[in-house]
Amino acid sequence: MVRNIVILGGNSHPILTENICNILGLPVSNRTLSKFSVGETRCEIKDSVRGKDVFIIQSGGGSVNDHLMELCIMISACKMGSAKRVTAVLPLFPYSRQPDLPYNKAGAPLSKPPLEVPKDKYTFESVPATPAPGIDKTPSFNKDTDLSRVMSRTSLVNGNGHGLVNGTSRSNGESSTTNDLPLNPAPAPRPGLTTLHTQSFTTHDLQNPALVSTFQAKPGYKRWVAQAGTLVADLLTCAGADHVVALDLHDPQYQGFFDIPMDNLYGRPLLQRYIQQNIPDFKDAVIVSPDAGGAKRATAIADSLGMEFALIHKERRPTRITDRQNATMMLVGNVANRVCILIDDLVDTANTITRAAKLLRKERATVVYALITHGVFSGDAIQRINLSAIDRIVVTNSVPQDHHRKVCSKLDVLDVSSIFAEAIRRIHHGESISVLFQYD
Ligand SMILES: O=P(O)(O)OC[C@H]1O[C@H](OP(=O)(O)OP(=O)(O)O)[C@H](O)[C@@H]1O
Repeated sequence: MVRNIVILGGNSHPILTENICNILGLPVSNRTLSKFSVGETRCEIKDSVRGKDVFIIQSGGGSVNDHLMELCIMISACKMGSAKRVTAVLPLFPYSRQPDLPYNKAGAPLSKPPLEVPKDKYTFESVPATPAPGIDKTPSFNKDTDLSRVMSRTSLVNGNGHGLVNGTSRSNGESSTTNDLPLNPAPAPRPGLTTLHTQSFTTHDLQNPALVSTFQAKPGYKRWVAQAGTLVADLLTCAGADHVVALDLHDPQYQGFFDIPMDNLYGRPLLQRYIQQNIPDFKDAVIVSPDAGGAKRATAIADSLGMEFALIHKERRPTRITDRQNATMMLVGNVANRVCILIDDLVDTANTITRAAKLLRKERATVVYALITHGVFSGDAIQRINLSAIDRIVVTNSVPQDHHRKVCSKLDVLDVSSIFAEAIRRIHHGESISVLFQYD
């Protein structure tokens, strides 16, 4: 029996809120969320929250900024209404994954609507392009003329805002020598902004055309990208959240950004079950992580199911293209004549998994599955997946999937409502939620 509890939902994912409430045997509490004509969010909590344990379900994705503001205002409204405790439940946590590379001045391409591209003209390139610095190739490098140009464009600072002119901050950890003098003085740190690269350049480095061309920015690229993770954590806390629950954070260390309890639930049991129940002879398949960042997540599944593992090293910066590389990806492991199961936390533009699938097929994989926790599918992602080498893609409904399901015949959706319902029930009763982290 769940008592003294109020479940509210924002506008991001009403179906999930309803499903969670159905499992808990509770009604979705009444609220009004609308907008004033100026565009500001208007929130009215219509049920009493006085002395209650309040859970507010709001996911990322879609109109993510509006949803975040809605969530903050709802939390604040409940606190002002004397709620005993407010827990923010964010199935997809917004702003927890921010690229550390520059975006085009026009802003992130992810918010743009899908472009209609005739099938025969389709390429695997992201449309609009996936942001990455220095895509332009430098045909030849003239030390005298190009050096100053490069130096003026590569004004980099480290995470503390100090200049990266110190040899000790080189990526290989070597100190600079007299003939390897550091260049360009450190620009002053800008408040609220963090750095893009933690690599220093010396005269020696700049004589290497390959290295220099890597860091030549396209005109119109900005060199500074704010990382909003801490700000979002602080916003939720300042709004009055007492507890935060999320699913498969892109980076589990993000929990440390909070000074209130933060539970990071796992989608892994759902993905594992899908493999066991839907992939014939799954023990002979290979689990593949499409980038090094997700290797831990993927190896955990491979180990638990007693399967083999392969890794794709994804390099968003241009690298040399060899036979074993798919432009910016390199496979470590053998997948020839095997079924491959790509595991990742997030599919956004779908560049990563479609490129990974293409590489796996090139390496003679027979079937390619992609199992991903959060199916954001920004821009033309669905179109890209439809035309890709992926045979089956499986995501959870941490963000709404109804539309995606209609336009992507390769898509299967796993329901996460029972995970959240159980977490809410346990948090409310003060029970341990560690059982939710057990898989086998
Ligand atoms: O669908 P896409 O637009 O390609 O984005 C999805 C990829 O982005 C994230 O990793 P990221 O590139 O941020 O690298 P990281 O794991 O090293 O942080 C995520 O883990 C996916 O691999």
